[in-house]
Amino acid sequence: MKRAAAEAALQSVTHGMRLGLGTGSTAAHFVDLLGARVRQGLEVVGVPTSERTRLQAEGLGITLSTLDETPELDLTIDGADEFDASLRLIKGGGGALLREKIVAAASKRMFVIADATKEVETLGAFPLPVEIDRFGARSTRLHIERVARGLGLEGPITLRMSAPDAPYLTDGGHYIYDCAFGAIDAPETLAERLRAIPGVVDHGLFIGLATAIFVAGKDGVRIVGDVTGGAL
Ligand SMILES: O=C(CO)[C@H](O)[C@H](O)COP(=O)(O)O
Repeated sequence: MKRAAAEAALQSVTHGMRLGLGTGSTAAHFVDLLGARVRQGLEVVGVPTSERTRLQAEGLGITLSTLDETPELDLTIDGADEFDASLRLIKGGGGALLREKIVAAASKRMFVIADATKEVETLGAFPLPVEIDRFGARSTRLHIERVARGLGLEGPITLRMSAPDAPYLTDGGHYIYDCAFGAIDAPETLAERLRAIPGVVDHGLFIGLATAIFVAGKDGVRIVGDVTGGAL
């Protein structure tokens, strides 16, 4: 299903496009399929959202750039951990949320590719990843707890680990707290308040960024949103 969603989104990619390349297993299908089209002669420039994606795309011969060289993109295609009917997302399960958000925000359009299991009525079943500076991590955690409590949210906040004694480090060298708050009734307010905490670099709530979601189910791929609309 992930591949079917990726295939459907690929139909919108045209010659000369500047593309943001997402991270995760669904995005990896897209990059793989894009690589095959590039081998057939399609010319595009890709800006990867993680080192993982950069290595994959490089290996497939996709021409790559950076946001410094190519600061505006036509389209970003990425996966998500959860999405709702208003095209709000939780991302960061793969640890790339900061670069993913920067790249999506630099794009005229963002297409999300996902299987139908990612669709929720209310965001929050998937623990919300919050990327934080390593300095003062415990203090930042207390601050996150206070912000959450203020919105009636509670639940375990877990430092993501890559080994039993080694915290996971993002490509930017930050930690991630996975916040299992449960249903988030006011994602916009939570997003704003989390961003206001000095130690918080960013969080996995993507609001107002996705323009269309390609949802693959057993009956095919359905599109939520608008494939032609652009934010920039
Ligand atoms: O946000 C992400 C990475 O930071 C991914 O898009 C998200 O975790 C979905 O991954 P997958 O396609 O493997 O289910």
